[in-house]
Amino acid sequence: MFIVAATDSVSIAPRWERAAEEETRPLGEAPAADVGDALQRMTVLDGGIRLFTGRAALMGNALTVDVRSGDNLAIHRALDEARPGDVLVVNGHGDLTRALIGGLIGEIMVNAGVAGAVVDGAVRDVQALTEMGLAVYARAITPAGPFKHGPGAIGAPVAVGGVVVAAGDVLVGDADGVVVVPRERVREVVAAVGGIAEREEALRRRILAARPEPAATAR
Ligand SMILES: O=C([O-])CC(=O)C(=O)O
Ligand SMILES: [Mg+2]
Repeated sequence: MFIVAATDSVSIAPRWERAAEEETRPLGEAPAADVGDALQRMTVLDGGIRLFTGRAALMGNALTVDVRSGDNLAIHRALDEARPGDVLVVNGHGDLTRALIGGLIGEIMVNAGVAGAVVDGAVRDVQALTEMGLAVYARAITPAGPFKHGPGAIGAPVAVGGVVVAAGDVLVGDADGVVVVPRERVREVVAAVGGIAEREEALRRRILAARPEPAATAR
């Protein structure tokens, strides 16, 4: 940790599995909407979780953190557990009064190879987070800073945007929002997304083929 604080009140799961990068790569190339459709349109975060940085593309394994509302001690501690390719997933209990992540946490994320964050709460320093190339999704922005007292839990299942996320699940985000792929369903979803994109493309071609020539609609 880069801050000095006692962390006895923060529990840490002993271990969890992460999906291998070779296995998840196709999910990073697919639209989040198609990934959600491959999951029967379930496990998609609600639209209150919005993108606040210039970079939208997000894909990686969840590093889950449950915090006390308005307190980010457990996030600081969680980043000691981060592996490259992780995505920080924080249940901030929908609290919009305190920013749980900002530019300094962002710099630690960059050091750890964490590509982005999904926060069911607020964030700040969004310009700096954008300049770092991080994809950060949250419910709100506020300049109000967080407290750092705990308690918290790292690596336990969390609720974010109305969806339960387990540590090691795969998150896929783009300009539309964020979808959760349960780790045990990664293979099935990877197999399904290509077909969804092809069916959409075939339908789009039929729609475009039926479009009247501009001259036919002009008066
Ligand atoms: O004060 C905090 O912990 C949140 C923040 O703004 C930062 O990480 O820069
Ligand atoms: Mg800050």
